[in-house]
This record gives sequence, structure tokens and C-alpha cells, in this order.
Amino acid sequence: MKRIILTGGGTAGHVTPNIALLPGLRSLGFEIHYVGQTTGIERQLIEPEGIPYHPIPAGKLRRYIDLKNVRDIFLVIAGFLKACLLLYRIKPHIIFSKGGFVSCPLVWAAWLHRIPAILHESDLTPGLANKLSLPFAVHICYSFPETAAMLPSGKATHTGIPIRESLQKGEQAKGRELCGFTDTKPVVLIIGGSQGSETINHVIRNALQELQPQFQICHICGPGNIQAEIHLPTPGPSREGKLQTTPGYAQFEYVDKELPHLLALANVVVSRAGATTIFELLTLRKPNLLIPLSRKASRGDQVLNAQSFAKQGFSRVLEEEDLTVASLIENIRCTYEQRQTLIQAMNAATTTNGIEQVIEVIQRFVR
Ligand SMILES: CC(=O)N[C@H]1[C@@H](OP(=O)(O)OP(=O)(O)OC[C@H]2O[C@@H](n3ccc(=O)[nH]c3=O)[C@H](O)[C@@H]2O)O[C@H](CO)[C@@H](O)[C@@H]1O
Repeated sequence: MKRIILTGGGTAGHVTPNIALLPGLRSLGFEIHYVGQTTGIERQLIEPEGIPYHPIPAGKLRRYIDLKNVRDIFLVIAGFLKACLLLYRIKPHIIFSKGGFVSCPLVWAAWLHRIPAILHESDLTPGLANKLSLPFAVHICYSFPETAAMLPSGKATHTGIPIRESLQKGEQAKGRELCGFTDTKPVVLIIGGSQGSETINHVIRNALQELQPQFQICHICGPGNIQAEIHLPTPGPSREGKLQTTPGYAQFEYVDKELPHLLALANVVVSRAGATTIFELLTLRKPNLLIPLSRKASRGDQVLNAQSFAKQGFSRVLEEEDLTVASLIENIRCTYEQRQTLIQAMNAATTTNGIEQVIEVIQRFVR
């Protein structure tokens, strides 16, 4: 029996593509293990999948000077030593790494043990963890055709992102029941990435009053971000916030098994431009408005992801710098009005679910 170790973590986008691969790997008879952080979201998402989970220490690799870098160097070394022990014990035939900092020590240790490691890059521009791992990997898969120019030819394959089959099996009625919605108004689903976005949360809550006559709003706001009481501004001289009950508005922190139903219910999706989510929206043909994480708060990968999708006509984009209550409302309305055009462009897309292509690459390199 061939053994494979999957790794990747830090945020859900580095984990859900691994989950998408599980049924295919199982049907090929692989014994599957997972290596992730002790307390990362990967542990929460992987343990219920019933595969052995092996935690290792992980240090964040920063591009800037910070005292925490000193502590994290020791964490990376500890992660590397633990990874070496795990490889010795499990003796995998291959490693598949979805990236995130936890993956680097495992890929480096695999190189030392002469075990082939395959990487997967989701974003249009390669992230730091994958850049540091690439010299030690046998191959890298990528999602955006544009990424080819940034990777060594002969060592890279355009596969797309593996997307969980379960996402295609959502039921509108179940989504409606989860949200307590009626079937009289269209539904806008807001997803601020796996961790939620405080900026988007704030603006959408201030836009509720104006949006609600036309739409029902399902808001995935991220762990710890549910707001029990929504204060809507009232017209009048005092302009004090007035507590309102808000039927037609449902909040969730993070959804797992419920996500397919909420996606099935949505007529329009407003989302960050994390690579995994936007390819999921493309696969499901969901008209979408993307608000990429700005260059100020990140390396700008989401801005480029969003531009690529907008260029192909799959998405509308609202830059975070231009995000206001008024611009959000206007863009949601435009996205809803243009939904058929967006769906047509998505129907013409050649990118497909990457499960088969990634498994083909794994089989090519497994020893
Ligand atoms: C802040 C940050 O560092 N973001 C990066 C992170 O995004 P992050 O991991 O947040 O976002 P992605 O869009 O890539 O993936 C999120 C995944 O979580 C799932 N999901 C989300 C919310 C929820 O309630 N339930 C749920 O299942 C989505 O369906 C998707 O599968 O990794 C992505 C690459 O992989 C990058 O493009 C993002 O720039």
C-alpha cells in the first residue's frame, strides 16, 4: 500500500483543496496522513475526516524585521526535527503540500529523506512558503495559467485547484431553512475569507437597511465576529443608532457542512479574492463581486487574483480603497443586474476542478 502525507494550513484555503483530494486518493488505495500545526484550523477541519493527524510546531516566516522572528526560528527548527521523526516512522512514498508555513519543514525534511514532495500554489503569484519549498520539491501544480511565467518550466503543471465535490451538492431549501429566509427575495451571500473580514463586516452591516427591501443577506462573518445586536442609523434630528430586529439577515461565524446549501441559495456572492473561494465560485457559476485584501494588508495576491477573474468576465471587482456603504450597495445591485452576463462568461471558462489533474501528478511522481 502506498502512503501519502498531505500538509498545508494556517488558513482554510491551504486545507480545503487537500480535503477535496481525499475520496480520489482513498479510491486509489493510498494510506493518507496529515501534518499540520498543533492548533491550526487544519486540525479542526481534518480530524473529522478520519485520517491520522500529526501536529508539528510551526513558525511564521516573515518578510519584515520582528522580534518574534527569533522565537519562530526555533519553532521552525523544532518543526523540522519533528517532521524528520514522522517521515522515519510513517515512511511515506510521497508528500503533497498545499502551502502555508507549516508545510516548509516537512518539504525540507522530505528532500533530506529522498521522498518526493509536490507543491500546489493557489494564488496567481507564488507565496513565500512555496518559494522557500520549491528548490526541495520535485514538482509544483498551479491554478492560474498566468503563474506559469513565474515557475521553472519542466517542474510545473497547470492543474487548477481541487474543489470539494460536496460543494456541488447543496440544496436551496436547506439553505433557506438554515437562514430562516423566504423565497420571495434574492439572496446575497457575503464571505470574508476563512477568517472573516472586519472591514467588509462593518460596511455590509451599515448597508443592510438599504439592501433589505431588495435582498436577503446571508453573512459569513468569521470566527468571533457575530454581532448579536445590529444598530441601524435612524433618520431624524438625533441620528442615534436604533436597535432593530433584522429579519432577512442571517449571520454565521464559519460554516463547514452548511456551506454547500448557503452557496446553492445565493443569487450573488460578495467575497474576498482568496484563490480557493473564487475558483469554487467559478465552478458553481455564482455571479460574484470581489473585494480583494488590499496591498497595504498583504502581498497583493488577492488583488491580482481578482484582476485575472475580472479580465475574463467571471467577476466584478471593488477595490478595498473604494469600499464605502454607497459603493458596496451600488456594486451589489450591478452584480445582480449583470448576473446572466457573468454566468455566460463562467460557462465559457476552460478551467475545471483540479482533482483529477493533481492526482495524475501525484501518481506520476509516487515511488
Ligand atoms: C488573509 C490571507 O492570508 N488570505 C489568503 C488565504 O485565504 P483564505 O484561506 O482565507 O481563503 P481561500 O479563499 O483561499 O479559502 C477559503 C476556504 O475556506 C472555505 N470556507 C470559508 C469560509 C467558511 O465559512 N467556510 C468555508 O468552508 C472556502 O470555501 C474555501 O475553500 O489563502 C489564499 C490561498 O489559498 C490566499 O489567496 C489568500 O490571500
